[in-house]
Amino acid sequence: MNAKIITIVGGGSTYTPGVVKAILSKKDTFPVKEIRAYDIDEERQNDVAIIVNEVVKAICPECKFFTTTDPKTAFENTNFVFAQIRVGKYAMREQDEKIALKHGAVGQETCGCGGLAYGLRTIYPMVEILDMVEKYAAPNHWILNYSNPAAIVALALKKLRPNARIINICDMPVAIMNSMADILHCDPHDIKPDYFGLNHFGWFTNIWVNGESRFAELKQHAMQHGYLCDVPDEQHWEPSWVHTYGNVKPMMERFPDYLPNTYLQYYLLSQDIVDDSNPDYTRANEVMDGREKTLFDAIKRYKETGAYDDGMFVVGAHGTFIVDLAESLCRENGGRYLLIVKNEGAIADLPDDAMVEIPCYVSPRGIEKISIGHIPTFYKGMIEQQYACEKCLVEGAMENSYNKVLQAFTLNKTIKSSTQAKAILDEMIIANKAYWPELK
Ligand SMILES: NC(=O)c1ccc[n+]([C@@H]2O[C@H](COP(=O)([O-])OP(=O)(O)OC[C@H]3O[C@@H](n4cnc5c(N)ncnc54)[C@H](O)[C@@H]3O)[C@@H](O)[C@H]2O)c1
Ligand SMILES: O=P(O)(O)OC[C@H]1O[C@H](O[C@H]2[C@H](O)[C@@H](O)[C@@H](O)O[C@@H]2CO)[C@H](O)[C@@H](O)[C@@H]1O
Ligand SMILES: [Mn+2]
Repeated sequence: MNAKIITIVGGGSTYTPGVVKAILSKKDTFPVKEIRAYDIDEERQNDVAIIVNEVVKAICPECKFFTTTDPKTAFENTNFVFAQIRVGKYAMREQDEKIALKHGAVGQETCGCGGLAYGLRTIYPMVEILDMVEKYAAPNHWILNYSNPAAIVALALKKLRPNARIINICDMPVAIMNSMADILHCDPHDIKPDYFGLNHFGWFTNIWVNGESRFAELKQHAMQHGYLCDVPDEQHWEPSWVHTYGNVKPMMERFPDYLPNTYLQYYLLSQDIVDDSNPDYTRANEVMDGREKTLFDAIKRYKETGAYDDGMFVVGAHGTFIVDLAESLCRENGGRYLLIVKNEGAIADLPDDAMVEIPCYVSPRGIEKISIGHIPTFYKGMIEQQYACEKCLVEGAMENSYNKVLQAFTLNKTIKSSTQAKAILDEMIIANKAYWPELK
């Protein structure tokens, strides 16, 4: 395989050092000659690059690495774009979470009204990125997109740029499968999931380990402990993640057919989530005081002392997944991944244009979806409601329609009535003045 060029969009992301480490750790099977970081915040990106430079030096000094804010320099002849932008940064995530909570609704990064607000901020910046990539990148490039809210981003981009070479992805199912491997005492690479849904809105319908179903065992564990287990988890030890993994237990007690994605807690346990939230200190605050602070404190220390501690970021499911996927797009290795793709009949009875999260085989020929067939009424009903909500939001953004966006807020399962939806929307319009399309 020829050595590749990768451009990371959102170079200033807290995930960038981990992603670069993941890329370079696979240099024997997925050689990369150049990594470029592109961001609109030059200062933040250059700070993060201080740590990235150390990662490159330590693992693969022959790989060229540089930062840029110039699209041509970033994308010219690039083979892969790894996108991970956060439009409005953590300050706006905090607003999304706190405005919803203030009105008694779930306040979350990608779910509920917070996720819809984040969607309205992200759709058009992502369209701009797609256009720049189309203009400059290598003809057979791939954009692998993590930028959230991935469900809404995927749906909007499929409508606005249907031919873009983009694959939208999420690391949550991978992280859950890592926990499943811990629970079953097996290697995560040996796990094959059956799964359906939308992004952050899906269910595992079977788990195969080396060809044997271990689903019953896992369901029994989840019924008692959720996805928590005795093996220490380097990424999900914070109290909010422990709470999230524990919330799988009540979901399983009530709906024991399938194993839920953890994000379903926001829809199936909405009121409990609101009751358990602190409206003055949300997950955005935890991340700013945790992952972001740890990284930027380390950068500050490096500037003062020249010393750097490689243990302050983790590669985890996030870094591993995106690089594994890129490798499978270049080299036939039987890669099978959960991807967010156009339904086109894969889940029977759901609209063709829904962007669903399902298992797919990936190779240099592209993506082959695995057909799911019919799904039971309860799950179909939940998905249809969420899809309608996301579709109204995308149409609202495309048509600058207040009414459509209000419909989206009202349709969201975390919302009790159109009165609550309108109060949240009107406050979010003010908070997002600098970011949202104008709604009339
Ligand atoms: N899909 C998934 O499963 C998954 C997993 C983890 C993170 N994420 C997403 O990855 C993104 C990054 O997360 P983070 O916590 O590291 O955020 P972060 O705020 O640390 O970094 C985001 C970076 O994006 C930059 N940015 C914003 N708009 C941009 C634009 N138009 N062009 C280029 N750069 C831009 C910002 O300046 C910032 O440096 C978020 O969208 C997050 O939700 C997704
Ligand atoms: O609240 P955050 O910003 O820590 O995480 C939100 C993301 O959570 C899921 O992803 C990862 C996350 O990237 C990683 O840092 C760690 O916490 O594990 C999570 C599960 O693997 C989710 O898939 C993303 O969409 C969220 O942005
Ligand atoms: Mn995700």
